[in-house]
Amino acid sequence: MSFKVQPQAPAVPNRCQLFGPGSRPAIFEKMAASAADVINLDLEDSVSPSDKDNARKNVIDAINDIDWGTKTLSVRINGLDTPYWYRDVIDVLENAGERIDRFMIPKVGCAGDIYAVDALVSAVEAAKGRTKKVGFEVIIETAAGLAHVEEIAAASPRMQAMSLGAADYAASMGMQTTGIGGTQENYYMRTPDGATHWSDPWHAPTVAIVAACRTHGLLPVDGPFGDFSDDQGFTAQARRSATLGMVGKWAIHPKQVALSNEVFTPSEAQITEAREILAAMAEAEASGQGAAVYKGRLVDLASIRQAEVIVKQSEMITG
Ligand SMILES: CC(C)(COP(=O)(O)OP(=O)(O)OC[C@H]1O[C@@H](n2cnc3c(N)ncnc32)[C@H](O)[C@@H]1OP(=O)(O)O)[C@@H](O)C(=O)NCCC(=O)NCCSC(=O)C[C@H](O)C(=O)O
Ligand SMILES: [Mg+2]
Repeated sequence: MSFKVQPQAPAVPNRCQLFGPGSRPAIFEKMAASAADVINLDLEDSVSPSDKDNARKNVIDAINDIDWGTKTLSVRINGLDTPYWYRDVIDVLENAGERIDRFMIPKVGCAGDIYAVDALVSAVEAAKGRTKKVGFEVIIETAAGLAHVEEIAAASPRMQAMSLGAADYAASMGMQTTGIGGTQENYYMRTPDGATHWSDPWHAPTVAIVAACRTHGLLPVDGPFGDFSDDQGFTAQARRSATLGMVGKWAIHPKQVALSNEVFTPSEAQITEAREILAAMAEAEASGQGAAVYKGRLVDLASIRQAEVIVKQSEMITG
């Protein structure tokens, strides 16, 4: 371990982030009643330019009037290359109560983007005497975002989470696909015996995001899976993300919430195995050993840290 100890990510459940357009207030109560840990009210790409002002008003009313329970409540503002974002920040912070937990900043390209939003948010919070500091979550969904992912993760103490936005990422990288997440039909290997083996085009940004987040104590989150008729595809993508260290995934339709919660909640079998490994290592350590055999395989001090990840995840979710 480095002399610099790895910081802990915020200890809040983040297994599923359910999105809804700010221009569609009829679904807000349904979002509040869902099993998602995080709600993202969107002012950005699911809202047409002519509807931006109305959507902002809807979102402010929803923050003030709806009972969001214990959910993390986040508002996705517009990108910094638009004329909308500053008004998103100012109107929400001047008119919505303290229930809002986070702003989500899309298409972040460098630490300076976070600095700019932080400066504006800090000024409005001070002017309005707001006592709760709003946190930030960002979307890595451009070539620049990926190139600067680590400086973005370190950009502000407000930073809490980082998501991969597969659609804009694909567009920015010039990827030859219109799919949003999941298997892409032309991204495959041919094995020597002529079989086709699909690879994961989202692997590289996923690992980069997880590394940046773990280095700076943020929550790494997998973004949208566009084909909401494909439950198995969603689950496969979510399992790959969970295996690589992400803590949750977006839902762009309510039917994806249960799928995401299931993948990102450690199963009984995983928890039992983790506890058994901890017990085996406690026994080994008591007899002066640093390694042991568990079900025919090596476990050592690193296995304790791996098992603790699963036990802590489950304890955080069950409270
Ligand atoms: C995708 C949708 C437009 C589908 O809406 P709809 O046609 O109404 O779906 P259904 O008829 O199947 O709805 C069934 C019931 O569920 C309710 N509903 C629908 N959507 C939601 C929701 N988001 N939250 C809660 N409840 C919802 C319907 O009202 C129906 O209820 P009932 O009649 O009582 O049975 C729609 O789901 C939608 O708008 N989704 C969110 C889109 C969004 O926010 N997109 C932005 C995030 S993704 C993105 O931006 C890309 C990213 O940045 C990147 O670059 O990768
Ligand atoms: Mg996007």
